[in-house]
Order: sequence, then C-alpha cells, then structure tokens
Amino acid sequence: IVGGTDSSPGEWPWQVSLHARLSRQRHLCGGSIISTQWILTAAHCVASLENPNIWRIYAGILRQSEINEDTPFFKVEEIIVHSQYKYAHIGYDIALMRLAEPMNFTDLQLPICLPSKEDTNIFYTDCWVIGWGYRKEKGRVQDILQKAPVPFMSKEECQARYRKRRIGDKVICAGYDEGGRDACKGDSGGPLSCRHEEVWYLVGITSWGEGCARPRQPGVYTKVADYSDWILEKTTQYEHH
Ligand SMILES: COC(=O)Nc1ccc2c(c1)CCCCCCC[C@H](NC(=O)/C=C/c1cc(Cl)ccc1-n1cnnn1)c1nc-2c(Cl)[nH]1
Repeated sequence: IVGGTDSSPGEWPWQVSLHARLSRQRHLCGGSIISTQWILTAAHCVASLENPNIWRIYAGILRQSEINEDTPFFKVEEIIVHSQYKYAHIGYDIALMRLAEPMNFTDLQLPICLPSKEDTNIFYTDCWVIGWGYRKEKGRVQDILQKAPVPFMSKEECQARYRKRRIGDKVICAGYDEGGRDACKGDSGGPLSCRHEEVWYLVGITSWGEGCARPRQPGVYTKVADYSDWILEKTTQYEHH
C-alpha cells in the first residue's frame, strides 16, 4: 500500500495473508474471509500455483513477523479459479480457496459481507484498500498491515485514464487523480472494503494498475457484486450425487 498508515489489531478481521512454500515460504497475496471455509482472492495469485498443498493461510494477524514455523495456519483443500480468467488486465480475476477445516470466528478473524448483485449501482463513499504490500514500486513487503482510503472512480473516468487498455465491465477503479495512495506489489488478492450504512462489504479484489499510486493511473479491482452468482454456485454444497 502506497500512502497508507498502520492498521490496528482487529480492524480488518477478514484480511488474510496467503503464503506459498516453493523453494522457501513467503507472503504472496492477500485474501478475504467470506465464510468459515472459504477465502476469496485474485485468480492471478493462484493461477500458476493450483496445488493446494503449497499454500498456508494466516488469519487473525496484524504483523508478518507474527508468522514463524510455530504459527498456526489454515490448509487449503481446493482452489477454484474462474474458468474465463486469462490475465488480470482482461478481467475475471477472481478465485476461491476452500479450507481443509472450517475456521472458528474470533474477534481477530471474521468474515466480510459480500455485496449482492443488486448492489452493482451503489456509489460507495467510504472505501479502503488494505495489505502488506510494497509502499513504493521498488519496495518490500511491510510488517504491519497497511490501510489507505481510496475514492471510487467511474468507469468512464477509468477508461479515459487507461486508453491503451479496455477496462472491462466487471471491474471498478479507485484512486486519486493526483496519485499518492494506492495498492502496490504484494497487496493483490486482498479486499477493497467499503463501509455502507454501518456494514463493511467486500466491494473489490485488488487486481492491477499501471505502477503504484501514479497520477491518473487508478487501481483496478474485480467488481465482486458482478460475481455473486459465481461465488454462490461454487460455494454452495450441492448434493454431490
Ligand atoms: C518476502 O515476500 C515477498 O516479497 N513476497 C512478494 C511480494 C510481492 C509480490 C509477490 C511476492 C509475488 C506474488 C505473485 C502473484 C501476484 C503478481 C501480481 C502482484 N500485484 C500486486 O500485488 C498489486 C498490483 C497492483 C494493484 C493495484 Cl489495484 C494497483 C497497482 C498495482 N501495482 C502496479 N504495479 N505494482 N503494483 C504482485 N505481487 C508481488 C509482485 Cl512483485 N507483484
């Protein structure tokens, strides 16, 4: 997060840190708790790493330094990447991770509400992007979870900022024309959380941008309200006959 500040304990209890054990273990992406058994993240985080056994999900933490070989984590049983996903720029940048065991909710680990598909026209005014990512383009993962307020941007304005790219319809943009506050490397997969009438909603999934916090280059987020049918279909236990 560029231009952010430290979060406090329990401020974003739905935020998780996705670690993968390749040659060594490290934070790769953010994610959001949406139920006792499901984490929502970006497809680009897991697309090339679909072996569930390499993933370790840390919830209820504020600092990356809380993580060591004794820190409890959630194992992943199944990874579901949207079938139309190819690249983050194109869209469909959404994926689900099913935990091997349902988690218990505590003050430090709680789900965030999903917007319903009727909510696609709400113009949210209190949105925050959160993560342990870089504070500048050439940076490093931060210890304390960072937060930054980012204003919604209309699709027309966003398309005008990204002339080279077609901004899809299932994304939202957020950021400042003067730049200065934005997501950055290591934040992707995490939530764009918006508060509406006292309730927090998972309005976006941090996806991509042209550099970090550059003027007139807003962040682009997967618009979660446009995927509520997909999420329901994948997370509802149909009778497996
Ligand atoms: C010590 O551990 C580490 O350093 N870990 C570690 C640390 C960092 C990374 C990894 C591991 C790789 C994750 C691979 C999958 C993910 C690959 C893409 C991912 N993108 C973002 O997180 C944000 C994008 C982004 C999103 C918005 Cl909304 C706006 C501007 C954005 N940016 C534009 N330019 N930079 N950001 C990324 N993440 C990292 C990089 Cl490097 N790039």
